[in-house]
Amino acid sequence: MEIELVPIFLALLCLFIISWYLKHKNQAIYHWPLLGTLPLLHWNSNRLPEWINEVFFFNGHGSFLVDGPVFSKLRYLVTCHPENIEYILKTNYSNFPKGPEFKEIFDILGDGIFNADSSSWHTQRKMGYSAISTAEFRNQVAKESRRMVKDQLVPFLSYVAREGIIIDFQDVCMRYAFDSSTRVIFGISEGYLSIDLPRNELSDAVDDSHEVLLHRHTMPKFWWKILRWLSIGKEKKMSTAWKTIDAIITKYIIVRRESLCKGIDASDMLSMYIKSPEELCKNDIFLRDTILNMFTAGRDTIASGLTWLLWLVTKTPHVEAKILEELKLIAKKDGSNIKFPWVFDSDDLKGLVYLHAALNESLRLYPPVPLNSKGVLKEDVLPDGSVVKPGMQIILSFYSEGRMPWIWGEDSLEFKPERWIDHDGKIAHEPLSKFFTFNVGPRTCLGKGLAYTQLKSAVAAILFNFHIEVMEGQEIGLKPYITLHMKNKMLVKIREREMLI
Ligand code: HEM
Repeated sequence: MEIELVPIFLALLCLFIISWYLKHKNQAIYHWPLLGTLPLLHWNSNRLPEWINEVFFFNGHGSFLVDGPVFSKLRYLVTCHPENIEYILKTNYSNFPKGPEFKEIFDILGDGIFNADSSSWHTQRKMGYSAISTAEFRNQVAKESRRMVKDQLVPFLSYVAREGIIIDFQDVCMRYAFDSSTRVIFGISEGYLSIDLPRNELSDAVDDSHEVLLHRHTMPKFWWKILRWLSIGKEKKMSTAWKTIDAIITKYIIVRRESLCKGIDASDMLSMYIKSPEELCKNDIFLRDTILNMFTAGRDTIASGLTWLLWLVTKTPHVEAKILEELKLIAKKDGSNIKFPWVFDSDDLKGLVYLHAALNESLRLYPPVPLNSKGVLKEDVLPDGSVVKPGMQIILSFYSEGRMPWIWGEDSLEFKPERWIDHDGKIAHEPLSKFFTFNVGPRTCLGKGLAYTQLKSAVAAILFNFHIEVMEGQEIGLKPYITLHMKNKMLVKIREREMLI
């Protein structure tokens, strides 16, 4: 009798699961009995920004809950509501620290600024701001950006154009961003953007570590911690990458210290920190964490910003034409004869409204940091009525915030730089108030100015000197990664612009 009950029970269970699934399958988000939304989170772990975006489009609200199995403590509020984001990042930011969860996941960044809260963050923010805002450092960035474009980017693209080679432009942008960042942050040129497309140990190690960081977000904490403790699976990749990164950064610190000791002055960020009278800067672990945080902050964001902008511009010829018109005006401003290759001074690019608008528009649709996460100190009610409690994580989706029609209008998915320009031909104020790509509030991106300089220098030189043809039939999706990159290659053919030669 007992034996006959088992198949009946299993049949009923199957029936229950099937009917439960059929009832919910058309909902964008549903909570499984006992498992919560973990199955959904797991199935979509390779496409988090897109999945989150689909849920927002489907349910029409600015926030939703994600929870794991009862025992897992996994509980997220996901939001793209601009008032919530402003409240969390600015109005009541002290209630929403990065929190220990963030630091646990991003352990490779040590005690650097990204992982820091309260007094440690305060000290680092002040020091970072002091270094980045000096005229010495800003001049260095302008000089290095020009040099990078003139000596590496333009010669590389000229070679590709001459040889008629089809290349992956995302890879070119990655290489440009890597070399620009190592020049500005470490004062070292790695030659990663060169004709033979070399591999680079540091670049590979940072890529590997990011892949593991993303993976950690999609499973209960205890699970990835066991894998880390055993150093198996993806966590083995992390420990290898970590060792490589440490070895290379230690070498950079030694090289910089030695050359400064010999009286060879330099204005890269590492040198600025080493030269600082602050006691902390004598500590190599502090320097390692600080410099790795800055490098991580700059490399992938610049590569992402550049790739998406160029892709959008090449798909939208009237935008490309307007950018070229604007660039031609400054190239001709001294009555000079325009000849190939033409490299702009970054100071000249600062005042260009249309280029700036196109850049903002691209950063709105494809924010290099698509998701940001915050902890909760005290129970609070967000402006849209969502209740958040200690122990929860809040995920801010900048990716969705930049795409919702109820925030940006019915044309929210169109690439329209014009929406950033007001009646007087200046950058409009209104869109800026809902533009969170660089964060807002006390933790606004410290490298924003640097990012605009590096991006504009590269975009101006690329578009002015070369015509880019994107190969037909490519599937442009998002890569599962911490920053926003294309899933596949961006294959293009390049030729020098005839009209300018
Ligand atoms: C298009 C390029 C960039 C974008 C979209 C961007 C975006 C962001 C965002 C969203 C944050 C907040 C991250 C968080 O709270 O976890 C941030 C913080 C930061 N960014 Fe950027 N960033 C860019 C480029 C750079 C560059 C080139 C640097 C310079 C090295 C830089 C340095 C920093 C630093 C130091 C912070 C931490 C600020 C703090 O916590 O007080 N960023 N950035």
